[in-house]
Amino acid sequence: MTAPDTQSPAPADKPRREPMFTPEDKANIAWFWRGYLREKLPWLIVVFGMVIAQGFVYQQFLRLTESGLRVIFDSGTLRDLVVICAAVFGVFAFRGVMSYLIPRVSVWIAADAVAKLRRELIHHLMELDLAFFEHTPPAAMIQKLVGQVEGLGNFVGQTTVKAGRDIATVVIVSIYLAYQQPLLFASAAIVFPVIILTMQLVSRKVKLVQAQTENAMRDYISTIDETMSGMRTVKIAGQEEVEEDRLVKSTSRLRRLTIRRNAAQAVILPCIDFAAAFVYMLVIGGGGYMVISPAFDVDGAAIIAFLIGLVLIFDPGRRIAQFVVSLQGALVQLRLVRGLYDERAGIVDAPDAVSEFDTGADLTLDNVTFGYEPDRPLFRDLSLTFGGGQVTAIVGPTGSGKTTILSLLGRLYDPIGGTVRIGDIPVNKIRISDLRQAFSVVAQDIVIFNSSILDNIRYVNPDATDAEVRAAAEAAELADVIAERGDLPVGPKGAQLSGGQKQRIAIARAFLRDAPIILLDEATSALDQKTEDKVKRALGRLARGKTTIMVAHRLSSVIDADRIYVLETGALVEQGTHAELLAKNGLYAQLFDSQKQSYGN
Ligand SMILES: Nc1ncnc2c1ncn2[C@@H]1O[C@H](COP(=O)(O)OP(=O)(O)OP(=O)(O)O)[C@@H](O)[C@H]1O
Repeated sequence: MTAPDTQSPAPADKPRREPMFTPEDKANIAWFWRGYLREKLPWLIVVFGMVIAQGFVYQQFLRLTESGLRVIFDSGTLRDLVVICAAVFGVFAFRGVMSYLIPRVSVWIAADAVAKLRRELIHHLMELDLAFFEHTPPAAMIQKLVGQVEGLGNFVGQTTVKAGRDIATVVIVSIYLAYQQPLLFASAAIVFPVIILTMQLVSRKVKLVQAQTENAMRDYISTIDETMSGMRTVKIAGQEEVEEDRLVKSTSRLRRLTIRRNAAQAVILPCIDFAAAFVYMLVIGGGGYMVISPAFDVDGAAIIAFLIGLVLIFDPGRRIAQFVVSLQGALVQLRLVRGLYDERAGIVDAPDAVSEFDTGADLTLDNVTFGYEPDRPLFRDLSLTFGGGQVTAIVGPTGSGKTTILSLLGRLYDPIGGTVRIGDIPVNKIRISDLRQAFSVVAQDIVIFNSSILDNIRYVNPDATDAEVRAAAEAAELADVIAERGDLPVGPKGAQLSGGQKQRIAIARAFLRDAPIILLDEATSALDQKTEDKVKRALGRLARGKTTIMVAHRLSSVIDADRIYVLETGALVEQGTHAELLAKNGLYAQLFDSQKQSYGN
């Protein structure tokens, strides 16, 4: 039942020597390409074409500059100069138009890819088992769906495209320069290995720090989430300083990592600048010598144009180097996002699952063995039957496994051994959606959304009419509260409601859903006696002719049940009607007596 712990440090937390692109990185890039970009191939080709065209602008500029210099030095005509100036303006105007079109198309492609990725991640999340969510902090999901996916989108739509333009410029201008001045270009090229080596070293470091930053960010969001949702406890317990301290520590960790990342990246630009200085020196010295020396047929205009070409290369070269480094960060994000697909749902429809089953039949646990941790079973060979159309209660000390039984019936978990059945059909042979459709559940953990009470009730049956929703609210004794609050939202997680009001919303949902099997887990525990009596009468009407299973601590709630099961640490210790169990004078009778004394029942 354990889902992999996504809190554990990512493998990249450990320093490791790896190439700039590991096989995993390559597989992840291929996955992203196949799933989210390939379908836009025609548009990507358009972007690619525009990027290449932009790259040619600088090459044309160089050619025109060289010609312009010759016009000036070799006293050409004014007309020649005007033509060259107009051509220079033309090529840069073209570059400007491309600069508008390329991001328009590329951001659209990336936004589509991000939206598709988000849709698929959300769909995948919804399919995962409850156990996964019990082991994964919401912050990890928020971070994936919000930050990491967005980061990937920006990287693909903007950073990569800009880098594509820069790469095209560098390659095209380099080829042009190499063609024009092979000797000078070959001598300048000796700096390339140094730049590549530096980038490799920096990339490794950046990848490592990025993985740690993602973990730190997840912890930071987690801390905010815990603090904000537990603010009532924080205030009452006077723990504001402790929480502030926790948050500040998280931000300090992020700050340290940001500085470390920047320190690693900071080496790149000086390295390129040194390389540039070396190459400029070489070209001015070597190129100057070539102009002066009669041994070479090179003029000043050619050397100046070559120098300008180098300037044109080094600027995008700096940006490409930064791109390669930020690519490492994006690869970490890609790995983390894709990692969600490694999580697989265990509770899925069987290939031969049926939709039809007798919802009024007995529900049975047959020799069920189950534990949240497989090596620590809570139930061993537990057998229980809940009569169809009858009311069955499960009682017992806290932690004895009462709620877990309800979860097994609704197939929120699968047993390790034994079978859970409805009639003759094992629940794992029924389509999950049809199975769960058969249940109305009033659980202990009630999910309330920040909308009106009526909308909260409608959540279980969005197609219900207003009259039906109001009737459910009335049955759950909520009419007064609705009259008072109107359509006001109830605050995040229902923060503006009392515990009893939230519980009545859950009960109203059960009324509205009106399913054939009713599971009540401490359904009325937060209600005062008078309201509880009224709600119970309404629940009694709702339950008529339906299978009802109720979990209750207050034993006065279960005395009318057709059958009562008494559990203790996962084992069935007694069963019978209220009268039979009192007569047995066992655990139930003891619990009942002690409650009678404390409640005066
Ligand atoms: N999601 C979970 N993951 C791991 N252990 C769990 C989980 N839910 C419950 N447990 C453990 O399983 C045992 C049975 O829990 P369960 O909620 O079924 O008891 P219960 O009888 O309903 O308790 P209570 O009366 O307090 O509601 C407890 O020891 C509990 O700590």
